[in-house]
Amino acid sequence: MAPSTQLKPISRGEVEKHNTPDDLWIIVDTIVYDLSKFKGMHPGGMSVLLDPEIAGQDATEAFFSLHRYEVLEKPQFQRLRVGQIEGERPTIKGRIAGEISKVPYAEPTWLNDGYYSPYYSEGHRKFHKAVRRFFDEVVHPDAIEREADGKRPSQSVIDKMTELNMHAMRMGPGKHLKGRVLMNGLVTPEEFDYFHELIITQEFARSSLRGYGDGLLGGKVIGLPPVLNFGSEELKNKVVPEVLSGKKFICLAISEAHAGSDVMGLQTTAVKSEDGKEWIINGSKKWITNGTFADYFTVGCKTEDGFTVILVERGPGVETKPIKTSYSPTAGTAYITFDNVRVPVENTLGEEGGGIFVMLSNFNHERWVMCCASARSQRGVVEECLKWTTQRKVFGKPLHSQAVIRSKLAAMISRAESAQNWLENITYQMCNMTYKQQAGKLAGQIALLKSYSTSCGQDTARDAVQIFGGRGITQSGMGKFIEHYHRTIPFDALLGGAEDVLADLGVRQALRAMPKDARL
Ligand code: HEM
Repeated sequence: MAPSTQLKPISRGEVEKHNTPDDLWIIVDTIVYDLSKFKGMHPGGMSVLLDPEIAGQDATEAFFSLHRYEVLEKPQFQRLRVGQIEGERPTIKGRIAGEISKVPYAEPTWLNDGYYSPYYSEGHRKFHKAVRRFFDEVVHPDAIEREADGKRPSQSVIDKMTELNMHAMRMGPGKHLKGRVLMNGLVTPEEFDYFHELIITQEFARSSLRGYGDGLLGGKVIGLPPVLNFGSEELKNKVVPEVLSGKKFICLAISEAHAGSDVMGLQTTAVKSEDGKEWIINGSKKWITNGTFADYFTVGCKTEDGFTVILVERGPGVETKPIKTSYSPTAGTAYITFDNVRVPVENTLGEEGGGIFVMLSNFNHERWVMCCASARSQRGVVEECLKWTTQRKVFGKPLHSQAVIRSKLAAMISRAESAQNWLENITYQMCNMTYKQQAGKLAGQIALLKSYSTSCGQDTARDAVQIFGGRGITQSGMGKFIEHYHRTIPFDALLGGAEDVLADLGVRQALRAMPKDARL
């Protein structure tokens, strides 16, 4: 809110005199608002404002049980301010860009004063501070607008991320960072580790909304690794700089209406041309994140030798259509058709027929990224619920005076904490293992964590709706983040592998590692 010192000092006695329909003042958090003209436009109606306990009175408590803080920050409502109670200052705060929340459990432990963590260095802390400010100030406002209007994330945001080399950092540690200045030099490419990447992903999840979160180049996070790890030098030299500079967009096109997790059931075909120089691709893909605006498609195809991954550039024969899902079109979710699309054989990623290996090598990192986001976004729900149950009064007491509500809070806090702590343990292992070791030792753990974390998220979404009541299913007002989370949590639970499939994968990996001589 603008500095209150500019406002005229007014006594409470003076405010009390303005209590009629044509001359209507109220106080919210020491600021005096003149609602005489606004009352007819008030979305909550006129009568509530004319109540003798509201008109000319301090309406702070009533206000905060019905409105989010950001209502007061909107310019059209700031213009209603006529003064400030003399000798008093506002005490209530909304979300302040870049700040650490003081609400218990609203932040992972390592960010809270007086707590310790073995995983994060001073460097990580400085990095976190800069990343939070960036996401709060640059990404958050765009997320709100684009989630609502459904347009793809603004190029200005993508360009600002490029300046910090954020697109490259979101691909994790590795050779692609070499020679780049990261976050204005806060971390060197050699120092950059999975905890830096975790910080980026979690801050992104905290500041963003679900459809926008995928729209802001989620397709690149899963679609570029096959190019980075399996593309020819020539292909990499062309595609990687275009994508990491945010000038071109890439997506991963595997799933089809015919087959999802069952990659061997895919029906898109790639057949060699007579001269053997080109692939000719035919088929369709469904639910492809960023597909509507992608320039490149990392496509899983059925070939003579089995399953092959091929990079396709948008051109003749490639058509993309938006699919309406329960989150915003800003994600660019597409149905894609390939009609006799000709692609140079040099665009093959990995071995012909070796597509499964290309995909499997992608899964661990992709799922770990999803775990980071899932653990962070459910923590946001915990914060919303702790605030709401404190400010909402029922039978004259805060909502959290009900034991049943506290029991729900206990469950959601425990879920958020356990998901984060398991995640940090796995991340530490990743920092100390080669990519190959990770594939062997962590595939099962990551699959189990993803399954666990999103099922925690689904339980927390359900509990939060119960706590918020009707507001939890309303897209504006107090419960808007709960409604959004509850509507979009199934995306977390499906993308990168459905919960049951991943849980089973985790157990099968464990059973494979059972010592032959183990007995009760
Ligand atoms: C500065 C003064 C006020 C402004 C600018 C304001 C603005 C708004 C806005 C924008 C909404 C739509 C819901 C939202 O977006 O959150 C709303 C709803 C509402 N307002 Fe106010 N309001 C003010 C004061 C009050 C006061 C003092 C009361 C009295 C109790 C009140 C009662 C309500 C009610 C009952 C609703 C409907 C809530 C719902 O649908 O859940 N408002 N107000």
